[in-house]
Amino acid sequence: MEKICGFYYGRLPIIIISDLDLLKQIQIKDFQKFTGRPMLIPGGAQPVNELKSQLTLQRGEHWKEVRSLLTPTFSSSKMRQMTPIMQKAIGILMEKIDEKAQTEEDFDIYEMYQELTTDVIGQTAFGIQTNVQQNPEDPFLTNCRAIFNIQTSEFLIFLLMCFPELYNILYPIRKLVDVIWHQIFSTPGRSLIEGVTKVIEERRKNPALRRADLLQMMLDARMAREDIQNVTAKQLTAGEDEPTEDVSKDKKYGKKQMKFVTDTEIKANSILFLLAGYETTSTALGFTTHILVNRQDVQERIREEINDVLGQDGVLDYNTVNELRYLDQVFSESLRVYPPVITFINRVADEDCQLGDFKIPKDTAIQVPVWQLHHDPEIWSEPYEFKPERFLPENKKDIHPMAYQPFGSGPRNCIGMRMAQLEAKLALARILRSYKLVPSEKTEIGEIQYNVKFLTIGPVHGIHVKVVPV
Ligand code: HEM
Repeated sequence: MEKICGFYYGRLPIIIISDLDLLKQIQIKDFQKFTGRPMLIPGGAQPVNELKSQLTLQRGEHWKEVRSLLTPTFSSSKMRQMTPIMQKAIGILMEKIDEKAQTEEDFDIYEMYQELTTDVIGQTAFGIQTNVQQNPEDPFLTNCRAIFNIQTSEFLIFLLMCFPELYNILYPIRKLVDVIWHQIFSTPGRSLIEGVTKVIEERRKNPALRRADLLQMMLDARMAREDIQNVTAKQLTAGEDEPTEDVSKDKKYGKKQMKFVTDTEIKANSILFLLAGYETTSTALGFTTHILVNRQDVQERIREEINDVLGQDGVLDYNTVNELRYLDQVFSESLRVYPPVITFINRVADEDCQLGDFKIPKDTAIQVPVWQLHHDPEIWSEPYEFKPERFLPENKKDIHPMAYQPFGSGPRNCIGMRMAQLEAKLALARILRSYKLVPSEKTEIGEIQYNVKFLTIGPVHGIHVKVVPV
């Protein structure tokens, strides 16, 4: 199989690379030469000023600065502090599942997962007491829908892709069209930004309103400018095994010049966490549930493990969920078979560079073909078979780190990885401790039909199950 090929997206050259050594060079060893992500929609999807400060749109030193400030927000200790918010939201999910158990009816658990992850992001990143799970009219949900349904002039985007030299003329026109459009029809993100602005002001005025959530951690984040320069690639990388040093702890900074996350950056990144964290986590939960409903033996083993670790009365919390090794293997394997994010692992060359035998010109986009890597028979035996034992410690050590990338790789990997893993495993463990997930007439047996969205994949028909108390 060819390990490198390319195509033009409009006028943007994109190279797809599946050679693991070259990927290691791009994503890890020489990551400073590939700090940006390609702008697939010229000028960005949302040319509204506040949203331009999102982490994903930054490159070079500025990206490093913001990423250095934000990475500790997702450290293990911060996730431990945030667990009660997740637990409460999962409690509501459990109440809804209880109702379905009583009526013995089939239901789409994927929809429930989407509401759960929306509540978790609303409460952690925006600091708003959302209740999307119980109230379909919750204003947070209405505003989220608006932001997911952003309309842009497709014709202008098409022209911009084909004639980048006309950017200076076409981009202001596109912005004007967007502004007028949004003035007349809707203001996506506006209400969300206003909501988070209010919470920020209230928390600054009244310290008693502080909470252990992503918003507070962004408000508290600070680092000396000179310390940011010394942040290593490892510290920037969100990882399971290497806890990032908590650089925002109460430290004595003396007269050092300090960097903070600005209010504009906080608001933009709250929106980004919503876009990046809601659909991805619910899709991962959905695909894992599809596998579980098809594999009663796997469910049974997880249940046995939960009972071994917790006994009759043990509490499922941050510590105990991390002791569930088999559940972790199942979730990891599910992300291999169905990686939810398939088109977002990408970089841009910041300068001309040499990749093996290839000269890569500055501004060339690189795409990591995660679906192909995860299903390459040269890397995985029987790649379409679900085998959690691939992630047993004695087997995991032999997996090439670049061959498994559900959360990307290197210093620009998924910053929310720990949060997603914790939320998903807590939800799955709580469900399986109380219920058997069994197929209904609508459950897809074996293969599941999925469709490809802009950045993610998702189940076409939802995930239909019935639940039976254990
Ligand atoms: C199962 C759930 C999730 C999956 C599969 C996932 C996957 C990914 C992937 C593949 C990337 C690109 C990494 C790369 O280019 O190397 C990414 C980036 C990112 N993710 Fe996630 N993600 C998930 C959940 C979350 C959550 C919960 C959040 C935040 C609350 C989040 C925030 C981000 C951000 C901000 C980036 C961009 C990082 C940067 O550009 O520096 N993700 N994610």
